[in-house]
Amino acid sequence: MAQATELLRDWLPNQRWFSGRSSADEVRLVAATLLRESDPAVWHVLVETSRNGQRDVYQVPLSIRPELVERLEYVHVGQTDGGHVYDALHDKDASTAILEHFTEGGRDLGDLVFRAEDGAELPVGETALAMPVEQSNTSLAYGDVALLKVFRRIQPGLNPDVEVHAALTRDGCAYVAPLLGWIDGRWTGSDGVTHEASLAMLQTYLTTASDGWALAAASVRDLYAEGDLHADEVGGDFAAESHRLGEATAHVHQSMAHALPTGQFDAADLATRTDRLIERLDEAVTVVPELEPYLPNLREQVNELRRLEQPVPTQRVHGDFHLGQVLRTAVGWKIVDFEGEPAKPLEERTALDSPIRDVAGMLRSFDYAARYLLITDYDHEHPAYDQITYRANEWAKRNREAFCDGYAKTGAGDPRDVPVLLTAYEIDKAVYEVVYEARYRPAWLPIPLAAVERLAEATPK
Ligand SMILES: Nc1ncnc2c1ncn2[C@@H]1O[C@H](COP(=O)(O)OP(=O)(O)O)[C@@H](O)[C@H]1O
Ligand SMILES: O=P(O)(O)O[C@H]1O[C@H](CO)[C@@H](O[C@H]2O[C@H](CO)[C@@H](O)[C@H](O)[C@H]2O)[C@H](O)[C@H]1O
Repeated sequence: MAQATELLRDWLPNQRWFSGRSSADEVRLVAATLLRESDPAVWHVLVETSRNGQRDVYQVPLSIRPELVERLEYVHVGQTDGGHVYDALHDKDASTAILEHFTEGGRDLGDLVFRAEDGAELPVGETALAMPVEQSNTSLAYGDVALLKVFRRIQPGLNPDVEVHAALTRDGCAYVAPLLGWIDGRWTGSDGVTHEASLAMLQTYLTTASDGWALAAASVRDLYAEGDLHADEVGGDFAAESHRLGEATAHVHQSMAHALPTGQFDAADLATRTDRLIERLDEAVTVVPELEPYLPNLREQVNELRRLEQPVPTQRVHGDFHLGQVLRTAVGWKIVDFEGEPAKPLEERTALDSPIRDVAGMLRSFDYAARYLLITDYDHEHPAYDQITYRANEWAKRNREAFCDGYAKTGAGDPRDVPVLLTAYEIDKAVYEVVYEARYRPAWLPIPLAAVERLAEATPK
């Protein structure tokens, strides 16, 4: 394994999920467990990287074969005396070596423990292919039966995705993919401290799933193509789906409140929360100075939270809720990825919050879906630009309202009844998006910037 670890120093920085931009200064093996001896040999490996004093732990299962396999060249890590080393998560023949340890009652391999949910039907013998979209994690689809989400950068502790899926599955929530199992790991870092963490989550594969962003985008494209018709007149009208999505979201929130801790923000908590929101606004301006003119008004609106007289119920929330996190299946909407914003520390991602945070996230997403084609497919010179902008506003408003109507219909409360909170969280999300787009997708920056401008114009309530 020593030679393979050496190879990882050059290989890791080229992976989408590696948070370092340049190569790691040091890569140190902190755990290695043999999952299978041959055909191919499969090792479960955890490495600690260090870069500019920052230490991170990554999960890199490796397969080792005597030969160079052409179809695996794109995941070839390099050659050692023991053979050619590959990223095992992309090696179909290695995928069974992971799944076979999810036996009923679980399996303890020392530093690696496979756990199966009681009564879970495990897809024994299936091989898996990695899902094409690989961002912060790598997901393996075992047939159309189970999905293994392998977390790449490991933070010590119980992963919120595993925690929330376990709680909602046991609560009988019909709006998530049921949990089938998970993997826990243990390692001792260079600091000499032994850590434990969730490493992967096995859940039911949702067949017939289409993601909400793609569906909403198709609806908007249809509307733009029919320049003269209103959002409620075109065939691709999305409002009924948005309504159902609002209902599904409220049911998930209710189940989270039932199965996980709850609390409330009193006046003192609201003051602390407001301070944090204002701090985030101030930090954002240092990254994107275009926010500066809107700051006084945004601050004034966020400060209204301090004057909120009613206590605010809190609970666990999704934390990174947008149309890309919801899947429409033949039997309704399902919500995925309860990890929260991956860049935030674990304690912030699992902190109790108002469910209105998620509602605000989805409302922002409707705004994105309505306008992104104006960025990608039309320019200001396009003869239909003004007309389409008008239609985009209509679409966003119609779907945002439908979502809130669906949410309120379940009895979970109407998010529009707490406008001060909803606006504060929408401001927070839009400002976060401004920073996100400035960093990763500058061409899309006008979408959240326009939202900030609109939010800043709104009169504080
Ligand atoms: N249970 C599931 N069944 C089928 N597809 C899923 C399931 N869960 C997630 N997906 C798909 O995998 C993608 C990535 O999943 P997600 O949990 O969001 O991982 P990541 O945090 O790496 O983005 C989702 O956008 C969705 O399209
Ligand atoms: O990668 P994550 O899903 O954790 O979320 C990050 O990336 C998202 C972009 O993919 C970003 O979402 C923003 O763009 C979406 C359209 O691509 C839009 O639907 C969202 O409303 C908007 O916030 C998300 O903010 C970021 O955390």
